[in-house]
Amino acid sequence: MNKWMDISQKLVNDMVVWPGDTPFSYKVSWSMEESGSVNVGEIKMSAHTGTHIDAPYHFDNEGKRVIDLDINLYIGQAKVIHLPVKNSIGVQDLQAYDLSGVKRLLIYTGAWTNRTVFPETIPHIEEGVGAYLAKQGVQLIGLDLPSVDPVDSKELAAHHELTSHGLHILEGLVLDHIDTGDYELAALPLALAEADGSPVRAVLRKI
Ligand SMILES: N[C@@H](CC(=O)c1ccccc1NC=O)C(=O)O
Ligand SMILES: [Zn+2]
Ligand SMILES: [Zn+2]
Repeated sequence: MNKWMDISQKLVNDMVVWPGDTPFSYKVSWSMEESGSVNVGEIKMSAHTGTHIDAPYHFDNEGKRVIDLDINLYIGQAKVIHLPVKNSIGVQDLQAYDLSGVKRLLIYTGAWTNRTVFPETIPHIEEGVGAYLAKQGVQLIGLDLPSVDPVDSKELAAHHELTSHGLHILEGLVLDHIDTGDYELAALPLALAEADGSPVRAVLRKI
């Protein structure tokens, strides 16, 4: 049996987050000495820290919250493809791959190598990709980037287009050590009732 491999960013104090967003912090808020029995930790973070999923409510006030998302999409067979050194990812790039029967697609871009700084530019998902992937049966798209849109985008066109075609978004993966191929994925969001996103522990196992 192949081993599970971690494809998650480590959550550590002062890690890189979206510019202006809540910094990640973990601290022991009630120590062993204070409580007499246990250390109790407190975590403060944005829902879009590190490796995480987006709920449609992130970019649509009427959109689904994390708890409304189908957990079945975040566990199961996934294909990893490599699309390095691109300014953007379009239908043409994806046409090079046989995606028939692929429900979960993870894309390695390698564009965010130095994770100690937030990237100035990233490859974004082009218009038309949502429709194309949905036609192939893809329901989850994951990338090694902090967003599927350009970092300065306010319209979030790719987020909207992917969602309108039933695609679920997984961001901030670490895929540097992952070859192209077919895997089992598990990247479950927390059972957050109201949230617009959720951190996940994303793992892959070669089939
Ligand atoms: N769309 C990005 C996050 C994002 O856009 C963002 C996250 C935190 C604070 C501000 C953000 N965007 C502001 O324009 C994401 O899905 O993670
Ligand atoms: Zn996000
Ligand atoms: Zn996003």
